[in-house]
Amino acid sequence: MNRRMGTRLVWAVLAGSAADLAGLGLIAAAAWLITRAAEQPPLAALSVAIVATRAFATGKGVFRYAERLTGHDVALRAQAGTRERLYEALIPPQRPRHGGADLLSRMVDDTEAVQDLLVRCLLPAAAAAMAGLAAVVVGLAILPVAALVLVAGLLVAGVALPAGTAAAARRWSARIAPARAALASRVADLVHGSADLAAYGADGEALAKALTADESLAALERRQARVHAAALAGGTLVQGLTVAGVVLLAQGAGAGSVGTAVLALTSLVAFEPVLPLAAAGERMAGITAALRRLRDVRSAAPATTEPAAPAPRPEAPLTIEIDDLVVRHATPPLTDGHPPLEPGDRPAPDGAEPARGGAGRPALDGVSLRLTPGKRVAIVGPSGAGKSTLLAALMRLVEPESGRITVNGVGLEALAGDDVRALMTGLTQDPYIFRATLRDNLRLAGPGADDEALRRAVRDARLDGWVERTGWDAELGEDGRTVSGGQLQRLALARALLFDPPVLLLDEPAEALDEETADRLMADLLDVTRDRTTLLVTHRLKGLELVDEIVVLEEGRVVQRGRHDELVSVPGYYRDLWESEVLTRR
Ligand SMILES: Nc1ncnc2c1ncn2[C@@H]1O[C@H](COP(=O)(O)OP(=O)(O)OP(=O)(O)O)[C@@H](O)[C@H]1O
Repeated sequence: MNRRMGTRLVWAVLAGSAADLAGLGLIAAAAWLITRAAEQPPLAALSVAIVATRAFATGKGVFRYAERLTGHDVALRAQAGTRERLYEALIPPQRPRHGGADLLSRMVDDTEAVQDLLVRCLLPAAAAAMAGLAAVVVGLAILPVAALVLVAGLLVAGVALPAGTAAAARRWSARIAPARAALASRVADLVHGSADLAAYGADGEALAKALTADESLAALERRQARVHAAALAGGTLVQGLTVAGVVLLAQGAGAGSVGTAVLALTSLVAFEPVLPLAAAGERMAGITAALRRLRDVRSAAPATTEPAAPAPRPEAPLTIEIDDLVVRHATPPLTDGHPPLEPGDRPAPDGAEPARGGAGRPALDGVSLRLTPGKRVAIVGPSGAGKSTLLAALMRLVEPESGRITVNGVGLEALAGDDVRALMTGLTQDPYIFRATLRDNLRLAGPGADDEALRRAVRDARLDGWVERTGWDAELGEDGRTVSGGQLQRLALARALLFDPPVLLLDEPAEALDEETADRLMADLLDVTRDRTTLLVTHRLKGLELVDEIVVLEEGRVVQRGRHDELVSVPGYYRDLWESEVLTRR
């Protein structure tokens, strides 16, 4: 927290305390006024109390307003700062420890905990302490022994009770947070996977699982509510006992009707800001768990280390040298922070990393490759061979264990990650279409691109016909659900072409398309990438006679390399794949 935030916080505490003190003063002055007035003194003897009552009444409202204003201002700023730091922590490519709904719940719910920490816990606690102290001072002035009883009552209600509720709630909160995350995941599955669930008739089961998750969350929350109600009742009981004790002591010590009334009402009011602390203690348990989860996201180690003083970005034309590259993934891929899908399953305990195996064989094991300006290289190989890992290493999303990648002789590790991705990027395996207009979806890759550049990109991606029909300002649904698979890939290709990196990386552009669409896309793609430095990962071999080199990867190693004609003339993975492709086309 910076100094300005600290100052704002102090103002909020002062305003809150002043409001509570004004409330206390109001009751003390009013009690004195009423009891003294009953003795029918001359009016002049009451005038100070009358003015004080009015001043305290007005002051209370004004200070409360100021407290709400400054308190919420500081809390919202703190929350915004936390979100900002969380975004910043997510920007460098990370090992995927959290994703999807789980991350969303951390972004939204957990950052709200920061707001609650200030508004519901710290500020009320500080103001309650000030008001309690003032009430004790009043008590000491009238009857010290009554003040001692008040201190004891306030400590029980303001310290012991909140500590108890915090401990009780911590137990529930450790179960409620994962239950909430589990429900969020189930709901996200229902919403995003509705088409697949309906297609396989699994919607009923998925709905039942979501309802079970909902019920277990509701059950936990009901139990927490019972703790809450018991804590509130306990606080009120302590308040009543303390006031009764103070009155008895005052009467026993002969404090007089005015003194007794002032003592009784001051004690009663001193509890007003203290009683909500039991609920605050309870909330505190949830807040500490949320803050721990946020710290967990922020402390996730980035997958690569940025150089302290990055080398200048090399200028195109670029020659890329990959030399004996070994990449081992540190953590096996995590899907979505989902709990297991079996019935009766349990989400992982709060913050715990599900165990999913250890670092096994390297994903890339001694790969070498030279990409000169204008050269097109295709990477083929079975699933899991390391093709996407190679692209990830080129984009500096993973750190090599050994070996090196250089760009015009400069090691990738010496360059800023953003610079590397400005030089080498393109079509990812799973391109994302945003819920925005077609134009804005393209402009992501070129915010300053003029209409001519946009038109050129869609023309090169052979998407101009569709764009003309749809219109530049057509809203595309989230994740491109309003476009076909082929259109989605072409849109992503147009985006990559608009960005126009010196080295174009294309990860399985024709994946998941029907044969005809895939063939057309590959043909267009090979046409548009002519004379562009391109690395193309593909499972389809048709058209690869046009590329300069084909590298066959298997289990992270280069097992074959050469041109199409050379590779089909020798036995091996490539020829087998080619023959099966030719057979299926017949
Ligand atoms: N983030 C990750 N964490 C841990 N292991 C990973 C990660 N990404 C990939 N792997 C593993 O590394 C190996 C190579 O994966 P990669 O995705 O590079 O293969 P691929 O050839 O692109 O496969 P596909 O054709 O199915 O996309 C696989 O064994 C895979 O399980």
